Amino acid sequence: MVLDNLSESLKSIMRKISGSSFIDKDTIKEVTKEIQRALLKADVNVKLVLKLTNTVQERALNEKPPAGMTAQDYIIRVIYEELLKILGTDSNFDLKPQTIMLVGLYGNGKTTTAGKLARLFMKKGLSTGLIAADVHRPGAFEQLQQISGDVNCGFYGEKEEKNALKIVRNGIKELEDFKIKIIDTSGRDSLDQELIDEVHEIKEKINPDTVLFVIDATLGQQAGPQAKTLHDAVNIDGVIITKMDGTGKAGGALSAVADIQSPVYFIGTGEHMDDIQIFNPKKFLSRLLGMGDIDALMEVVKETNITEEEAEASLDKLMSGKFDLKDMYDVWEKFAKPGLLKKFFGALPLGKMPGGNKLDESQLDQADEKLRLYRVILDSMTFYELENPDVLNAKRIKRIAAGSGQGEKNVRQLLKEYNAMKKNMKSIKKNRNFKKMLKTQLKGGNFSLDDLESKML
Ligand SMILES: Nc1nc2c(ncn2[C@@H]2O[C@H](COP(=O)(O)OP(=O)(O)OP(=O)(O)O)[C@@H](O)[C@H]2O)c(=O)[nH]1
Repeated sequence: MVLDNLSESLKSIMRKISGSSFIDKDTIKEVTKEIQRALLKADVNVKLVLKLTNTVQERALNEKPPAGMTAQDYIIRVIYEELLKILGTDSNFDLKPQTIMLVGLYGNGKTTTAGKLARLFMKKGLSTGLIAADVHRPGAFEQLQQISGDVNCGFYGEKEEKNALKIVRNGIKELEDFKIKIIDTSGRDSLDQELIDEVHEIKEKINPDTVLFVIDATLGQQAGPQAKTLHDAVNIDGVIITKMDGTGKAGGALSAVADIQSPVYFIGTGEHMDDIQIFNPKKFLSRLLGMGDIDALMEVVKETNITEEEAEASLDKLMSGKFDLKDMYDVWEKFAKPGLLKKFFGALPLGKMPGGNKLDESQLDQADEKLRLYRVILDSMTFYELENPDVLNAKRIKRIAAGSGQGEKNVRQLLKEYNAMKKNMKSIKKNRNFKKMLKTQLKGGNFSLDDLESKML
């Protein structure tokens, strides 16, 4: 996991807060000290750390928790909100056909990242071709050619050619049928004028849709000024931070880059072609704090401050069965603890799953394995398919099965369970006591799933 140590420290701070019977000034002082230590150890800039912890302290001492929320939960929410601010703006990379140019320094991981991006885009149904425009480093051509073979994507290069611009022009033409073209440019040993001129020239003459700066997390806080220099010179569209797995300085790199207002779109988390993640600050932070899907939790927390009727309406929406594959996965992920999933399904007044097959013990016991498998399949679907499962025809199912490496049978099984779940959520709606229990749970402002579990015992 990326930022392991920081994650462990923050999780234990969260546990300490939720475990304390009351929150006084000393507790808050102690907690903010521990947050400072954890962030500084992850190489986050001192000024940023002090600003964050002073704000947490000031808010925790002066703000009142909203009705129905405990002081402990509120402090956790404040820490989450303030940490989110140093992770940058929430910006999703637009997964659409485009030409992407990767720029960066020697050895920061551009070539490897080109291959990782190709695999990621192809899993989303976007055919991808790589263009070898690194004309300086011996072996760069072969390395990219090898990588494109590994990920089975398109490739263009001219081994003997020394004019990068010419290769890029020919490559764009040669790969015109590919939805995404990725240009791997020459690395440099510093952000020197030569690199800036070359990038300027390719930008001007080729006009790629997106320029991404690939930077190594081991640079720590130094990643910020480097990204800023290049951003000022060639106006990069975003950043990819590589080697987040291999360093304790990832926190410094992440927060420093976030500070220059250039979005971090992806992070590299290992040497293999699958070791890349689309970077989303909220999800990244939720995982770091071990809080599951904080987004959905925050949504529910917000709803408890609404009137009875509005709370009723939001429950109805949840149970109306009007949800898509993304929503279904979020629900599954929340109940991913096998024990809880067993109790959750066991307690629901489901009886029979529509179509006559009841959820039996063994199925639930394999819940974890099933979730892992389903995540791989869902990751191979385009956003459009996730939001519109009805478009999934035989051709799309075949592509998803191939992209995820899972058989078509598993893809069809996932869809069958999705449809069964939609029907079930509708049947729950008619069941008053389940709805009452869930509503009390929400109103109580206490959203630890264990509570839900205890109610289901
Ligand atoms: N642990 C880890 N290693 C990585 C990651 N990304 C790249 N690497 C490794 O870093 C080294 C350099 O990667 P390259 O892709 O060759 O770097 P480059 O930026 O293309 O280098 P130049 O072409 O010289 O500019 C290789 O050994 C990669 O396997 C990552 O996310 N994690």
